[in-house]
Order: sequence, then structure tokens, then C-alpha cells
Amino acid sequence: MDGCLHCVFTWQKACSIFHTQGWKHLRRSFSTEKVIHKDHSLPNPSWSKDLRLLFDQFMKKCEDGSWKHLPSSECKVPQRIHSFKTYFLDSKPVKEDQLSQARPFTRSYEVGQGFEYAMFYNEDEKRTVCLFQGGPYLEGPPGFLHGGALATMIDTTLGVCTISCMGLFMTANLNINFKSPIPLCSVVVISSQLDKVEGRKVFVSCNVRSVDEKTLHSDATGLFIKLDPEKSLT
Ligand SMILES: CCCCCC/C=C\CCCCCCCC(=O)SCCNC(=O)CCNC(=O)[C@H](O)C(C)(C)COP(=O)(O)OP(=O)(O)OC[C@H]1O[C@@H](n2cnc3c(N)ncnc32)[C@H](O)[C@@H]1OP(=O)(O)O
Repeated sequence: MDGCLHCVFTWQKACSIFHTQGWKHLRRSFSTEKVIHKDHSLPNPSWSKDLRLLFDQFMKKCEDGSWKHLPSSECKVPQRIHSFKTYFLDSKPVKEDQLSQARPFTRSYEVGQGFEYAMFYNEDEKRTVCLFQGGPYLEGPPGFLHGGALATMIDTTLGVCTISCMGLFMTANLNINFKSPIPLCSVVVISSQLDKVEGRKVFVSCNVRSVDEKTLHSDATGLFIKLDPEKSLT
């Protein structure tokens, strides 16, 4: 955990405050108070046995320090958001009343209905694993997970992999092969890794497998670009 901000704070809340109230407010939140928010990446009653077992297995792997659970209380992000401020500080691309409604997409459903997931990060191997259970509101074909919901989790996992390794980036390109449909409410493992860095470009990839690893549901590659402070996003 980075040194100077010893607060417990959700990544999601950080994004929300950052987007709705701006960088100054986010910075104030960190400099004047310790804010404690619920960690959404811990087991809850909606988690299936598979998800709990996998979560426990990965928590065990964390004991020797090789893997790290990435809780909602991750502290690194606000410092890394610093590099974003150039882009958002003075721009108002979205109306205030709309921004006040904003919330992180993957945490915007009731518990158990949408995206239930936990992520783990291995710094040495530059890998991030996401244990994902897609709830009933994420249906695509009857009884199966919507491809867009999987794309969201792939983007998020690759994004976290990139951000954990390299700082703040945005997705420029995402290529997904959907190989086998995912039964709704089942658990899959999204295993991602950083493949290559070329200047501002980071190439990452992942595969999505069933819990027993026998089914390859999907594989994907992503290109993330480090933002150029000289350019505005809006
Ligand atoms: C506020 C942040 C809070 C963060 C907190 C994190 C919390 C939780 C983590 C969750 C993780 C979630 C991850 C979700 C990620 C997203 O979904 S981001 C949203 C979707 N993406 C976008 O909206 C991006 C839109 N695009 C852009 O803004 C820009 O195109 C860009 C910023 C990506 C790049 O623009 P620019 O900086 O001008 O780059 P360029 O100079 O044009 O290009 C640089 C090099 O990259 C190559 N390149 C660019 N785009 C592509 C592409 N699509 N495909 C292939 N290559 C591309 C380009 O050719 C340049 O290459 P060279 O340098 O010439 O070799």
C-alpha cells in the first residue's frame, strides 16, 4: 500500500467522488479524514459455494505476500488519480445533476443481482485474477450471461491489471473471442496478465475459464494508453 494516504477507501467511491465533485473534493477527503466504506469484494450471502471456495483459496495465496487481495478499500488509486486531474479539473462534460447520480457500473446493482466479484493481484508476475459471478440481471441469451456483461468484467480486470502495474490508463482497444456461453449465476475465473509495454501503450491479455478449468469461455486482448497530460479528453 502506498505510503502517504493511510485511509480505508473504496476504489468505487473514489471514482464517484472524483467524478461528481472533482479532484479538489477527493483530495480533501483524503487529507482531512479517514473514510471507511464497505468493501464490496468480500463474501456476501449471494456468493455461491464455488465463489466462496475460490475466494478462500486466493486469500490463502495472499498469506505469503505473493498475491494481494484488491479490496474496495484499496488506497493506491487516489494518488494515481492525480494524473487525471489535468483532464477533468476544469471540464464539465456532464451536467451536475447527472453526475450526482453517477456510480461505478459494476457496483450499481443490488447485491447478488449483477456483478459479484473479487480481484487478486500478483505484482511479481504482473497478473490480476478476477473471480466473477454474473447475477440474474445480466442475462443475455436465455439462461446465459450477456456478452456485454462479460466484456465489462474483462475490461475491468484488464484495466485493474494495467492500473495496478502502471498507473492510470484508458482502454483504447479490446478484442474478445466468445468461445463458450457462460451459464447465468455460475462462477468464472478471469486470468489476466501484462504482456508488453511500448511507450504509453500497455498490451494486456486474459482468458476466462470455468471453475474446474475445463471450459475456456473466452479469451481477450486489450490495449491501454497512458493519458498524455498535454491532451484533453473532452
Ligand atoms: C478517473 C479515473 C479513476 C480510475 C480509478 C480506477 C478505479 C477502478 C479501476 C476500474 C478499471 C476500469 C477499467 C475501465 C476502462 C475503461 O473502460 S476506459 C473507457 C473506455 N475508453 C475510452 O473511453 C477511451 C477513449 N479514447 C481516448 O480517450 C483516446 O483515444 C486515448 C486516451 C485512449 C488515446 O488518445 P491519445 O492519448 O491522443 O493517444 P494517441 O496519441 O492517439 O495514440 C497513442 C498511441 O496509441 C495508439 N493507439 C491509440 N488508440 C489506438 C487503438 N484504438 N488501437 C490501436 N492503437 C491505438 C496510437 O497509434 C499511438 O501509437 P504510437 O505511439 O504512434 O505507436
